[in-house]
Amino acid sequence: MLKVVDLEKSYGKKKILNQVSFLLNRGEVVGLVGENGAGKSTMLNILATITKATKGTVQLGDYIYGRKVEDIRKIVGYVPQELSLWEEFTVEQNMLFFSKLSWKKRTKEECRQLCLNMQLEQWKEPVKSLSGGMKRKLNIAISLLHDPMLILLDEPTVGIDMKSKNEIGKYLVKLAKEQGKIILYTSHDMNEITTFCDRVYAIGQDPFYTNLLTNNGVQVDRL
Ligand SMILES: Nc1ncnc2c1ncn2[C@@H]1O[C@H](COP(=O)(O)OP(=O)(O)OP(=O)(O)O)[C@@H](O)[C@H]1O
Repeated sequence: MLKVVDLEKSYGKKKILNQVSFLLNRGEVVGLVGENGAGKSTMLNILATITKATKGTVQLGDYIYGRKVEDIRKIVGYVPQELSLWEEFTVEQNMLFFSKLSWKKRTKEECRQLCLNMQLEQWKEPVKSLSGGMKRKLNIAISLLHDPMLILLDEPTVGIDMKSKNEIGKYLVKLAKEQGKIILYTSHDMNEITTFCDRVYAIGQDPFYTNLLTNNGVQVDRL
């Protein structure tokens, strides 16, 4: 369970998040939507322990944010908007490099299996030769190396074709349903959000997203 209570974040005098509270349960895929600059990445960065909240509390399982950050990082996976890959290295070399940085030890076969689970089969190919969709899949596979409980993805499907989008979306649902992961992800593609998310949080004052998704039968709560 991820419990966020009365979270606030300001940059200088500018308040980005104001008294945000919500609860995510294991096995859920939840969307986070809102216009550019609404605070989606800020929210994910706080949950990923990259940015500190100005006020409020966050609890993930038995861990309270703000105390031992290393304990939280062991159970949180974060996929940033930008690809963080070694372009000159092969898929295999990227997976093995990042697995060495992880606290959880993985065999080469397990690393490969994580890629295959994502329908990423180009194990021996350099990243620079992969399509955008394959790179996105590798970025996600790397975030799963330490088997996190909470997976945060910042626009994981931006700029990729519908087939890869569909494969990634289906895989996220499978991870949540079969392994009890908590998945929170942002996207500007409302079709994708409607297809893969159990429910959605809309951030910001503008009711545009709330109205659009509610009209499509999606459960939306405003933050
Ligand atoms: N380090 C920072 N210092 C000052 N302001 C910041 C900082 N990071 C973000 N902001 C501001 O906070 C607001 C929210 O930004 P954020 O990136 O969280 O929005 P977003 O909803 O993710 O937008 P997008 O859809 O464009 O990715 C923006 O006005 C942004 O300029």
